[in-house]
Amino acid sequence: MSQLEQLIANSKANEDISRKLFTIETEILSCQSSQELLKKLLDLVKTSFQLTDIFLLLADPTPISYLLNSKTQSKWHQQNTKHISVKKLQSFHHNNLPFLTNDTYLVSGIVPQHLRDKAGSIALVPVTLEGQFFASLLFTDTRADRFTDDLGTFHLEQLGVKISLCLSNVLIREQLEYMAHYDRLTGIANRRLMEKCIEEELIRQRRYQVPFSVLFIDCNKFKIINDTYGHDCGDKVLSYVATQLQELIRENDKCFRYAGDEFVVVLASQTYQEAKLASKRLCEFFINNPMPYKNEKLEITISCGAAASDGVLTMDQLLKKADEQLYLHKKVTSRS
Ligand SMILES: Nc1nc2c(ncn2[C@@H]2O[C@H](COP(=O)(O)OP(=O)(O)OP(=O)(O)O)[C@@H](O)[C@H]2O)c(=O)[nH]1
Repeated sequence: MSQLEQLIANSKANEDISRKLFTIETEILSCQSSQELLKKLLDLVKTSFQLTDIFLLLADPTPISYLLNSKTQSKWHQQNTKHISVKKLQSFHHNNLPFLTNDTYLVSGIVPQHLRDKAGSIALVPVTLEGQFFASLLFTDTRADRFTDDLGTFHLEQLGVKISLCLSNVLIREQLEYMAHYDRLTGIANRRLMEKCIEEELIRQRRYQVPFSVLFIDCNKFKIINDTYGHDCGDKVLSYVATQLQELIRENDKCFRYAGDEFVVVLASQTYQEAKLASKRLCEFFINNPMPYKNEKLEITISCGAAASDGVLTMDQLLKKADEQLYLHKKVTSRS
């Protein structure tokens, strides 16, 4: 091939890659969620560039780990992503550049075995979010001469930048959504989502006569914990209570942070008697399981009031009823 023919061939190959990148960018720009974007991205890149495998190595922790944590439980995430310490992953990207090698032993600490077994060469493309390292997109090919360390990385860098921009867009939206509906300290849903949930339960009950109940929960003498051990410890207690409540309730039930040290649990399909039993179970759990704190075990107790919806009470009336029960419970427990 003459030099000119070689130049023309190179230019055609570049144009072909640019076109593919443009198509990928256009497709992922329309995605409404980060989950949808990542799924689509991996599928498109794999087929467009005929890769043997594609995988996402997520740096951990990152400033947006809290946003992804609930999603990374999904089956898709388990099959297509892996969390790697941010330091370890970033060490492959000097100056934030892609890393290419056909010595797959070099990546044995981060690339899953089943991918390494088939790979002759691999490429790692860094993805950043607002300047912060977030993940590495992993490409593999059975051929050892596909991704070699002497290859130019311009197109891979471009791909990384395009992904970063598209991902930033959806993540900003998801961050706003998260802030509007979730409590940053405990990670559980806030009062706004609680109202939405109770409204939905009320509609279901009125239409299909399905019962439901609510529990109003308050930490006992929480102010003393703050005053004795400090606000940071108080925050830990609130996170502990929220996490335990979530673990203790059934899959269909939902837990919300109502305000300060108050929580509400919505018990789907449960009658008053069942709600009372649930309330007893929750209170007993905290009595029997003090929170480990430094070298101590902090005694944490909760008071709980239950109320069942009869389809007639409004949400405010239902919550008020549960709050009154809580008040009665608190009076009894503070005496004993
Ligand atoms: N650490 C921490 N404290 C909070 C937070 N939100 C509210 N509080 C504190 O929670 C305390 C609640 O006090 P109270 O309503 O008197 O509750 P209590 O001390 O548990 O009293 P009883 O309910 O009567 O047992 C207040 O001191 C608030 O400042 C928070 O996010 N973190």
